[in-house]
Amino acid sequence: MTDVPETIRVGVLGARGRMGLEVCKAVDAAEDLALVSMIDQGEELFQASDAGAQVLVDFTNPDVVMDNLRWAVDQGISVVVGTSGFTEDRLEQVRGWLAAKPGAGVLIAPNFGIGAILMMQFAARAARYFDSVEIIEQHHPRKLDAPSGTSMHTAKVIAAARAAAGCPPMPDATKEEMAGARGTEIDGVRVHSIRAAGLVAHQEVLFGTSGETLTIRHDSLDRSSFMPGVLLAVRHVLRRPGLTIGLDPLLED
Ligand SMILES: NC(=O)C1=CN([C@@H]2O[C@H](COP(=O)(O)OP(=O)(O)OC[C@H]3O[C@@H](n4cnc5c(N)ncnc54)[C@H](OP(=O)(O)O)[C@@H]3O)[C@@H](O)[C@H]2O)C=CC1
Ligand SMILES: O=C(O)C1=N[C@H](C(=O)O)C[C@H](O)C1
Repeated sequence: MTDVPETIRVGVLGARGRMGLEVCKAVDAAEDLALVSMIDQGEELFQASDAGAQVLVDFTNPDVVMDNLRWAVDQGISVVVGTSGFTEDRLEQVRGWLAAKPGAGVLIAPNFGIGAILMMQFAARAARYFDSVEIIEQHHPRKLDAPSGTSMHTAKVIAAARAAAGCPPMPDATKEEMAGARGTEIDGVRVHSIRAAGLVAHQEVLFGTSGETLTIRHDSLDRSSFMPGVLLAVRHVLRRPGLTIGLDPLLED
């Protein structure tokens, strides 16, 4: 484990993006963090190691994040990753890289919003008590991927909770007359993706059983909602070698 310095030197990848700009502002404003490197498309990653970054924060896009991560782990630099697109295959690759660099830590969180984390925990808790559950995620139209990383993670934790409780398959007699009408399916849970101007990041988990429904909804109305979680991760990642998924273990510390 790396000793945690009094001031953590932080680099931001995707620094001119919507999230990157917000992260730079938040890091800059934190007394115990120093913003030493800001890298965006077309700029060289080695600037971050030259600047002595101890933690990198990646908010880029699913096409480039794996190269960034590989480079950082090779350098022994810890990384906090918010970028979406992490399948089980990708996580396995990251575990492989980390095995060769035991000091480095990588924390990948599908969502840094505290409310979003609670929404996923509440959904996992409710899962076993309802016959049906579907997820509706809603985002701004400049989002590059669908379904969202948050909805994929939510579907997985719900599916795991249902499997652990021995829930039967969900009732659904519908024949899909047009492809996509019933959304996509992740571990047996339907996910519907909406993209509309004016939205930021929102998700509903809709449960149904005989005579009642339960809707668990989270709204990020502004990207500042993600910053307390990002800063928490930056402060913890040097103490957590290996791969950490989500902020849940940090909130329990
Ligand atoms: N985990 C969480 O809580 C959250 C996760 N996200 C995720 O974070 C990611 C970024 O979202 P958002 O900020 O809205 O996206 P943006 O497109 O606004 O920002 C991404 C930035 O990364 C830049 N970029 C592209 N390639 C590279 C590269 N190789 N090295 C460095 N920078 C690069 C882009 O440049 P260019 O535009 O020129 O390509 C852009 O400036 C998405 O995957 C999103 O889903 C978003 C919000 C919260
Ligand atoms: O692109 C976004 O904006 C967001 N992406 C993440 C995701 O894919 O879940 C997190 C949050 O929903 C905002």
